[in-house]
Amino acid sequence: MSDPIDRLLDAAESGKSIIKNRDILHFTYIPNTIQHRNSEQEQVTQSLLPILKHSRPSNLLVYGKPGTGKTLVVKKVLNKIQERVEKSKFPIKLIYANSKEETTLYGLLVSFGRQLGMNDKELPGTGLAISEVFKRILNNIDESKINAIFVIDEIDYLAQLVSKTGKDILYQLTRANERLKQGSLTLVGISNDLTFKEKLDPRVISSLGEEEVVFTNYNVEQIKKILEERIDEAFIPNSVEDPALNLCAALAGGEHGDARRAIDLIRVAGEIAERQQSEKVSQDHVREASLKIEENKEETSLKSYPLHEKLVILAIMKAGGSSTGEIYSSYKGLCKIVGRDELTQRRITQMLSEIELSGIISGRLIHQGIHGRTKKYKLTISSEMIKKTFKDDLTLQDII
Ligand SMILES: Nc1ncnc2c1ncn2[C@@H]1O[C@H](COP(=O)(O)OP(=O)(O)OP(=O)(O)O)[C@@H](O)[C@H]1O
Repeated sequence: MSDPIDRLLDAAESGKSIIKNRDILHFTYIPNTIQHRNSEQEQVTQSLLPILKHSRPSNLLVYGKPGTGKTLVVKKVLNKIQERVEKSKFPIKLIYANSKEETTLYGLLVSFGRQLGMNDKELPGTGLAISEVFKRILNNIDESKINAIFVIDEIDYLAQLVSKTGKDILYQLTRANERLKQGSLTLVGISNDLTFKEKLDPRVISSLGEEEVVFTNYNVEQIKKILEERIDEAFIPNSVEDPALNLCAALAGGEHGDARRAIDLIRVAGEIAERQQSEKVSQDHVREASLKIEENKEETSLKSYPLHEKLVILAIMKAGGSSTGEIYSSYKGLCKIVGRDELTQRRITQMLSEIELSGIISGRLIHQGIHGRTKKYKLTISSEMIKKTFKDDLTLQDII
């Protein structure tokens, strides 16, 4: 029997790799041509054009479902503007941050500040009031007479952060120009949530959405074309079978035409095929990839819950029934075993609705005649998945 490590290393060395350039399958890769998005590229460029003529562009809001090419188009337009302004003396700063990657509003503003070139002394990483952080950023723009474009990707998360901390920051950001004597600040917000606007303060809507570009969904045929081009660049020739390509496009195009999901699928399928030392990516590899991606998503979301949410999920798994009352008594039992104080039934009822939003559990209202109504919950994922994910959690080990 050959050594398992050597076998894998030999295979890697013998060059049996079907993916020739992995970076091309990464979501940050900017392809040379952006297909099916000419009109959107034109609209975003038009909207930001004034900066090349030394005046302030209007704030812009870009909408569309996940994976419809919003970030790609905005980044490409910014890159092209950047290339041109590097040759001119007009001071422009194009700044990008993703709200989802910053857990606090403070963090997001500091990320902008750092990209403007502000150091830790000018803008400390913690400790100031939000209004002070904002003031310092504006002072920096003012003093250096910069014309800045702040791109806030996944701005819906920022809106959530704002609503949690109760700060009026979105409004202030959109009206920043009124406080600037020199230089300017333009906001470009990117949102996955089409109902995002409805959740905003009307004052913010009117200034943030001065211009809007909507990205429509890709259809299966368009996703297929995007995939074909990416496969040509990333894989060695003829290593992806046609049915595999079609299945990727169908799976990703089926819901709302998510190009990111299509590219993820082909990347993971390619990795699975390589691991099995296959010379081609087949439909089966794509199916396996789809299951793996789904499982990873469930696992990440289960792991991210705080302790009491995890206890509630285990309580549903173990409860002799599924009404809120039954789940609560099962939860109380688990709290006792792990030696934690239980939360109130009211809080657990609220928590159940929150967990339901993530899709891990589903609830159904049951009418019980004169006894009123109760909500029954069940898991939408397998008990095995929960046990596998929680088994490394020291507090939970005894109750799984
Ligand atoms: N028209 C296209 N041509 C080539 N690749 C594309 C196209 N549209 C999207 N992609 C690719 O699909 C992936 C997702 O695109 P992008 O990140 O721009 O989507 P998004 O709409 O910003 O989604 P999200 O809101 O989830 O970030 C990226 O890898 C991107 O390169």
